[in-house]
Amino acid sequence: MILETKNLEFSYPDGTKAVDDISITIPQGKKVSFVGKNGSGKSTLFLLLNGTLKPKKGKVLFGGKEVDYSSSGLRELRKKVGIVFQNSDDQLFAPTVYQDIAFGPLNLGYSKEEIDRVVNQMLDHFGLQALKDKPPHHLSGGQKKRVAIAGVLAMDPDIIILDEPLSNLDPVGADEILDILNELNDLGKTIIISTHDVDLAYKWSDYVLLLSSGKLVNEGTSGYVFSNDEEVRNSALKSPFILDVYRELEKRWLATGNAQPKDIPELVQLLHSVDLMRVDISPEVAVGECVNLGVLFGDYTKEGLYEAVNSRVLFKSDDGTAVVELKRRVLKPGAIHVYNMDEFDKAEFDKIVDEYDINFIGAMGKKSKDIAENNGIDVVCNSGVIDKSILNAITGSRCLILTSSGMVSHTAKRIREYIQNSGIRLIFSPVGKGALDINEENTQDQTDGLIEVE
Ligand SMILES: Nc1ncnc2c1ncn2[C@@H]1O[C@H](COP(=O)(O)OP(=O)(O)OP(=O)(O)O)[C@@H](O)[C@H]1O
Repeated sequence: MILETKNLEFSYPDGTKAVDDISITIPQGKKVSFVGKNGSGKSTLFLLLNGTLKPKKGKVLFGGKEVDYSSSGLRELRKKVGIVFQNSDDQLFAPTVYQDIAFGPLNLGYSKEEIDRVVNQMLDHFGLQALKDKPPHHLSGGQKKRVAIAGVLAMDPDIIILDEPLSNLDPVGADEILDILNELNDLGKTIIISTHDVDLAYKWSDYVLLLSSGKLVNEGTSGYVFSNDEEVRNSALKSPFILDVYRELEKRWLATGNAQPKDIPELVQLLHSVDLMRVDISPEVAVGECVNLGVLFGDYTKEGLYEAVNSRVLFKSDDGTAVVELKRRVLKPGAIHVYNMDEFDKAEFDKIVDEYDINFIGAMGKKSKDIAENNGIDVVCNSGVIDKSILNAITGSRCLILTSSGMVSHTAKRIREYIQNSGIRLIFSPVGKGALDINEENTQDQTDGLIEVE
């Protein structure tokens, strides 16, 4: 059943306007929090919602029908909308716990057997059996709160309103009450609480209504309401602690942006590890901008070749250097293959280009270039072929060097030396029928004419 208000207004006899033109719809089956500083009108609104107070203007509707303020109408409303007061002493008055819980069902006209069954069910459920004959005013705060909730629940309401349910409870007692509220919500009850504990409201609620000076300031999911920092502060509240911590991390690019973590595990999920490096930087690049650092060598390549792209400048120093956060784009190791044109075979050549996924071809020497040209081979590099192949391979290209005669072994030697000296992970393999000569000359290690040097 849905609880609504339309342009609700209430002033106390001394003229204090405690509720000012409030129109709301309480979402059914949800965990709802009214949040606002002391005196913002939460308690007054709750008393209006269960018919304890009668509005001066506007109306309260339950199940789409305007509340009937006759005694039978109010009895019907209070059976469906139970209220647990902030101060349990205002609620508990019977001589024993048992009688207190029995009060509601008795008023609703239940039979003696039915009352006994319901009260015992509540005593069991709330762990109160051992206290059933005690006077409520001899109980601890947490125990009183459980008795008060049990008394309301004994009438099996659809909606349970609790005014500041956790105030004055120790952390364990507060957790016990929260567990009860969550359990009741799981059973389908709509739970409405009031609180100025923004951390609780943010984490616990499905829906939040923000009140200030008797007016509704904002409403929506807790993430939505608390994302408006200014509004929350204007209502004399502070933003949830976890959201403050997250925002500080986000400002420093230590957490993924624009999220609303509710608890520590959610916050931890949003953290990203940083990989920082100090680099020389041009004076025009500002903090927060991104630079591309290209392919990184040296110690960094030990983890595999990668290119540092879109590296954000986090901090600039007066000496012209900056700390940047590396964003690694891992490159798959490039390859250099050498083809001996002395033994050129068009069919074999085409197969190699296809099989090794070649995307860069360079030709060395007149003979290689002529054969390539006569066979329609798309040569992209005619000079400085070894260096260009190395540069292409270290950024992930698969290169094929066409060479012949004495240049074959020279080429292989240069590339092997480069790979060994740099420590950069590259695949090097002479390919084709002529590959055997290169292998015999340079290494004992032969595997089907293919050597991988890493
Ligand atoms: N019986 C009363 N007579 C006159 N004014 C009252 C009465 N009860 C409450 N008020 C006033 O109505 C306004 C709203 O009070 P209310 O108790 O509804 O706020 P609240 O948000 O529940 O506060 P808190 O968080 O302190 O419980 C306050 O200005 C308060 O002083």
